[in-house]
Amino acid sequence: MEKRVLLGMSGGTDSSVAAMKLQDAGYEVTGVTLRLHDDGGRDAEEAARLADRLGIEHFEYDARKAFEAQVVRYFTEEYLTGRTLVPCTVCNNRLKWPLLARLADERGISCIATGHYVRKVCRDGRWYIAPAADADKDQSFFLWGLKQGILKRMLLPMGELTKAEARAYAACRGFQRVAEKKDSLGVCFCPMDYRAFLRRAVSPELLPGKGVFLDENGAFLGWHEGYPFYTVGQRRGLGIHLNRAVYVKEICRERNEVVLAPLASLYRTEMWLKDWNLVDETRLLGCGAVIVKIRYRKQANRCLVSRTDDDRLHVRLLDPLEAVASGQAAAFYDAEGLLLGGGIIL
Ligand SMILES: Nc1ncnc2c1ncn2[C@@H]1O[C@H](COP(=O)(O)OP(=O)(O)OP(=O)(O)O)[C@@H](O)[C@H]1O
Repeated sequence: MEKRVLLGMSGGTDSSVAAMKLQDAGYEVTGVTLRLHDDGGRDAEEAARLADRLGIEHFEYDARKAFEAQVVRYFTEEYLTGRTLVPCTVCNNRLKWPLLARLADERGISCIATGHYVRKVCRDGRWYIAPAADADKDQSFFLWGLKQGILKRMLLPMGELTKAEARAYAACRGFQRVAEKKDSLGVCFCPMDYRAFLRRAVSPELLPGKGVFLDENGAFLGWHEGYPFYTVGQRRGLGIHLNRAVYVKEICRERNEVVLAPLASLYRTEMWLKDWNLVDETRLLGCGAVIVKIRYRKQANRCLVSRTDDDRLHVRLLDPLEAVASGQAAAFYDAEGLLLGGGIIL
């Protein structure tokens, strides 16, 4: 078997340890750092230094235009239509993995890898993403859109490790800096706060200006800063003080209104998905024991999924779920934890 792999190297702990693990497994590793946004090229420098020490080939690829068009613009447009997007889902499924595959093809390399904390398994001839051994780090939620062509050539060296083990491994190999790197936080192009990013990235005339908070009966509660700065399910940072806990229930773009309500009003028993991708429909549609997640962490609800006449997925939530935000992703898992697919919430 040919043992060459193209590894996405971000300069962080995980992809650095992934490079070492792939080498241990006998692979000839080529590293690529995708320049996704303007970070001054620091990630690439870090990755190049590490590649040099490991004796592996490394190159940088400028993907800023594609990232801007497919991820950043999509992200801002979704917020401007009152929807909430998970950019990491879009980036992984539409940009990062397909681009790794293309760059590997151009170099005649058959395998592609990242430092994602996930595993993969084959069932009845099809590949599925499976959760990582480290449940706290599991990143399967972001990868539901990958097709078989990509899944079958993926190598996932971090899937069996915990983060603590990854750090210990780097330290033991003499890569102290790699071992001690901080975890990356949130979305890479706006790590702290998407609202500050929107203010920077969107020209002021496209932002709607102040609007009103209403209660569920349409009564005025106060003023807000414009609907794009709010997310369904949000409680903190509303800038309004009532004598009860309230959450964003609905966003009405046309009228620049944000409806606030108690948590109990945010529960939904069904939702619809577009742009879906399933590994094997027969293992999901109409099947019992399917779990749906709409958040990266700490949420798993039972559901029944069917296909509608207009080619959407209808998800009946057997356990009602709160804060279902339009534009976010939903990922399906079976009882064993295998990722069956997912889609974008309408
Ligand atoms: N700019 C990039 N260029 C190439 N590959 C990347 C880049 N950013 C992320 N990746 C790949 O995707 C994986 C997951 O990235 P993500 O940012 O979600 O995780 P992370 O935990 O910060 O990873 P790391 O510790 O390797 O930075 C990384 O381990 C890496 O293999």
